[in-house]
Amino acid sequence: MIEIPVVSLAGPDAEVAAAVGAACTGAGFLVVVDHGIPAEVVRRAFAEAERFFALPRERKAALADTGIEDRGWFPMGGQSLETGTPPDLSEFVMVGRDLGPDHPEVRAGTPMYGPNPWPDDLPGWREAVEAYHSAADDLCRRLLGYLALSLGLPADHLAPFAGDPVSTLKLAHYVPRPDQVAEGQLGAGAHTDWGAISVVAQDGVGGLEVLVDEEAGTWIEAPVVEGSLVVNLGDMVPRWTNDRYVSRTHRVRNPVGRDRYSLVLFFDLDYHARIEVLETCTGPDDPPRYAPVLAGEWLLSRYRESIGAS
Ligand SMILES: O=C(O)CCC(=O)C(=O)O
Ligand SMILES: [Fe+2]
Repeated sequence: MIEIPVVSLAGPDAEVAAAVGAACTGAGFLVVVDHGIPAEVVRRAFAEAERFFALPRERKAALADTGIEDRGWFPMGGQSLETGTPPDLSEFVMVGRDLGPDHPEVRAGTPMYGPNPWPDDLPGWREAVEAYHSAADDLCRRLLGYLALSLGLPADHLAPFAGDPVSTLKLAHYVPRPDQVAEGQLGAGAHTDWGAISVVAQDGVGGLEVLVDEEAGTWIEAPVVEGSLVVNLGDMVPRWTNDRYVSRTHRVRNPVGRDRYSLVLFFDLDYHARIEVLETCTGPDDPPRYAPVLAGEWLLSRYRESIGAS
């Protein structure tokens, strides 16, 4: 039976990398502790997320329609992470790297690069959100190093894929489960993540479930561990590793009688990063199973599908 291990990031690199690699071949999910993000940084980001979601709808709407795809406030009903199911029972804000008009990708009109809308009436909001985003980004860079080491590559081997990445922080609010829900309607419908690494800070409520056996339909809940972060792999990683490491389907159940909040960092590599099998993950007996893709094109097509725009 596949389990989601708790991994401390405090040990020597080789040991941590081995533990991370083992989790990546099994659950594709791990719970990390000793991750180095100060508890106060996490606490403040949660507090600011709650403060935003408590605003009246018309004030939240100031962050909608940003002109950049996968950015800003998405009211409940805007997305189905499982294609073809009723809309997810959650609202969220997608915060990207805040890039001005002179940034080369912004100038080139590359999708998903550009400035964020910031609420102008919540002092401290931007600072708290950016502090968490930046800390979680750093953690993802460290995790990329562990992934590389665990695959027999130099620690910095994957860094060039994330020189100027699409990295989006999702502040999510799941409402209490309504009495009446449609068949298959969840807080986040069953999906895989679209990028490389996702880091999830969940509150104490639980409800994040992982499909560990597709044939048997077995879901297990990601353990709720005080001060931990859940890490999971997105679709780029099986492509790099020829399925040695897995991007598992997961979902979020709405809690009964209370709200749930989470902070999800999608570390999605450079738009133009070409993703193909790494040299240590293929050989004469194990030819590449995937055609190369551009990370950003994959991401955008999955995003558009989720909002019914493709
Ligand atoms: O809120 C969570 O715990 C995870 C949400 C998720 O899987 C996603 O947004 O991709
Ligand atoms: Fe996800």
